[in-house]
Amino acid sequence: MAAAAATLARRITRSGVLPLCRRLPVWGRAARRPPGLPLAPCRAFSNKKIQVDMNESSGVATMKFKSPPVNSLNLDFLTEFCISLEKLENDRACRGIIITSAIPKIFSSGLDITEMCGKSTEHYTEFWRAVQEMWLRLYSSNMVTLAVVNGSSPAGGCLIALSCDYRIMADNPKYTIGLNEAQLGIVAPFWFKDTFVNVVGQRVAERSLQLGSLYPAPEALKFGIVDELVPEEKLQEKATAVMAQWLALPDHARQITKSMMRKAVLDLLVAHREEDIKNFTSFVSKESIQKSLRMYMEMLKKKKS
Ligand SMILES: CCCCCCC/C=C/C(=O)SCCNC(=O)CCNC(=O)[C@H](O)C(C)(C)COP(=O)(O)OP(=O)(O)OC[C@H]1O[C@@H](n2cnc3c(N)ncnc32)[C@H](O)[C@@H]1OP(=O)(O)O
Repeated sequence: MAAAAATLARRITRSGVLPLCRRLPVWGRAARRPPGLPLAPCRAFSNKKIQVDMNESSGVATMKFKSPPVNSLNLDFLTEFCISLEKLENDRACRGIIITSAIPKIFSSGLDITEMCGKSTEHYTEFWRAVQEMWLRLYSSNMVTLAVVNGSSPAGGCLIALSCDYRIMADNPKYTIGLNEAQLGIVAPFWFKDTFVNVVGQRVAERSLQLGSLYPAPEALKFGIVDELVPEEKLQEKATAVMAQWLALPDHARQITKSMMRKAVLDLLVAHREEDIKNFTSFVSKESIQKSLRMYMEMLKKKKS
């Protein structure tokens, strides 16, 4: 895993996000199986923190986060995420992925705050590069990406959902979603903001980011953060139906359209990647920011008692 991560990091350092030529539009990749052959069995690969099941007959993979207690996005998680995504992107049988959680009530608690507390500049650099990498790969994916938000999804968790093509959320007002960075005394980076604006528009994004709002599922639907609410027990069925609808179209038209809609935002981070890392490391190293993060972690722990 460490070697794979290092290779990945080296490749990205040299060339930015994966070249578009490697992600050429393909017409109905999963439909290439010769007719009459029996359906291929499901394939699965599982690492420590993410379980991936690939259904070869539908061309849809399901990626399930399983990193207790709250699927926080630490370096190992992010590395696994990128490697899994790369494997699927390179798998010609895979046309779509469903991203969801195996942890009850939590989709993802966002970036692991302990990765941003009391660490070295080298560590912050490595961590932030991995966060960027996760977003670059997911946001630029050629596959249909569907987030099935089956629990709370603050900050980095929300970013994962926002980076997908479509979001279904469990219809439970106890589950919240949003970019709440301001509540932690930190600022969502420009590419979090741009991703958010591309989903909900300038006004909702501006207000939500300034207030660090976390929205219960019904409000998240109202503001367009998610596309649909579905009773929790129907999420799987709905996800299958939505995915089938998206995959009914030829891949190439959808992929070129997606790339056209997202390119400017992706290019901006690729062009300013090192500067963004420097901003992050100097920001997060400030004693005032460290203090805010420590206080936030203490608040989370106190909430329990
Ligand atoms: C220029 C750049 C500036 C920097 C930009 C950085 C952008 C940042 C993006 C982020 O994602 S920051 C992270 C934001 N995340 C949150 O605010 C979520 C905080 N967590 C919660 O609200 C809740 O934990 C929950 C997810 C709603 C779950 O609640 P629940 O009651 O089920 O569990 P808890 O008892 O609260 O948590 C269990 C356990 O997990 C720890 N924990 C929770 N979230 C995180 C996290 N994000 N990172 C690290 N650890 C986390 C929590 O402290 C508990 O630990 P223990 O007490 O059991 O040790």
